[in-house]
Amino acid sequence: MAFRPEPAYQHGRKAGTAIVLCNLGTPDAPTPEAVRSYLREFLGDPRVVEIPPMLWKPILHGIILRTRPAVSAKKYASIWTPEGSPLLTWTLRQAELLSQWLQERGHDVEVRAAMRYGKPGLDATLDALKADGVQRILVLPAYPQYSGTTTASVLDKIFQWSAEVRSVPEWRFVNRYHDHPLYIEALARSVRRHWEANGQGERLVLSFHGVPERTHTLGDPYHCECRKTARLLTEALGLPPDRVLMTFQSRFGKAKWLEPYTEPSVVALAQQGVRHIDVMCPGFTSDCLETLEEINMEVRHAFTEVGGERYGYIPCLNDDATWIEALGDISLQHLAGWNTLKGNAEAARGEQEALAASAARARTLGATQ
Ligand SMILES: C=CC1=C(C)c2cc3[nH]c(cc4nc(cc5[nH]c(cc1n2)c(C)c5CCC(=O)O)C(CCC(=O)O)=C4C)c(C)c3C=C
Ligand SMILES: [Fe+2]
Ligand SMILES: [Fe+2]
Repeated sequence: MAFRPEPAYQHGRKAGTAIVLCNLGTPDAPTPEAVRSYLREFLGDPRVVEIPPMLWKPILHGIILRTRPAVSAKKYASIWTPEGSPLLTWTLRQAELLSQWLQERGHDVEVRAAMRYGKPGLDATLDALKADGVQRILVLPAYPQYSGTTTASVLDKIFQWSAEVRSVPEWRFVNRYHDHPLYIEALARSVRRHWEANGQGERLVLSFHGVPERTHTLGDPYHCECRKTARLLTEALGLPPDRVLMTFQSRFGKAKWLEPYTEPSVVALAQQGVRHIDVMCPGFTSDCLETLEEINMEVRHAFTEVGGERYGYIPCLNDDATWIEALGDISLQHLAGWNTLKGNAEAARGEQEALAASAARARTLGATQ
């Protein structure tokens, strides 16, 4: 095997540090062709669909890639903005804000947004960082809850890229932050903001992306991490547990996925006489097709069809200031020891102080965790 060509080792060159904020990915355009190419890469990943390739490939190429792109493209068209796909726009913005947050605190770290499927791809992003002399990379997936289907797939890609490189960067990985106090605080603040502006619903529905139930039985911690996020958020809001409903959305295919499913649960609430609900998707850190179309259009419609009157959609964290602070804090925790502070004399001490301050802040927010 040939290794990728790379710049020769340069004596004395400072080891640059970078963060790669990696999200799932999205098509280049809301057209059947672009969606087909995106779905081919996404659904061809054995982490995402765990059916043996001999069985899955004919179904994917013979049926799904012939029918689904046209249907999904229409849905994408309904949420597309002049800037493009919301998922990409928000992830790019988050990377920019995280970069500013770190710069303001004196940390010399490049921040790049990348996508696991589609563009800007991880391979191209890592090649560019390497060409810039970056030798230490923190990989920060945009998924608070770990799942083999998402988080591990980002890691696979990093390992595949590394396998073709001669001088492999030093890696650090954030596997999860489902219980990070600032992430929970950002969610709680955004719920309270919504209640202040629109009134409080009778129930708060927390809808997470689903995964096949089988993955839970086989050891994927995703379900448990969603439960913990939901519990901590319920506690942070001071809500009695019976006012909150945790559900799973976006089921794909015919297998049993994690239950309860979002849409039938919301329909059942309306049928029981609940007239006003608020719905939030805490597992999605950027608004995207699955939140803007499925939750804010399809599920809203299903609720109001059967007598529901008020359906409050609470947006994802997107560019929320507390969320950016959470990303900053998570980054600093994982960068510790890499000494990213500008100016060398005080760097190690400064880094320790920054960490101590962020730990103290986290403690005051999440004393019960
Ligand atoms: C077997 C299929 C799928 C699994 C498992 C799965 C897990 C999973 N996905 C997300 C986050 C997102 N998924 C998004 C879109 C999307 N997801 C699937 C299938 C599975 N997801 C498909 C086929 C699609 C594409 C749209 C469609 O055709 O229905 C998105 C939105 C992307 C966008 O462009 O806006 C996100 C985000 C998580 C977190 C997850 C497991 C925990
Ligand atoms: Fe998905
Ligand atoms: Fe569980």
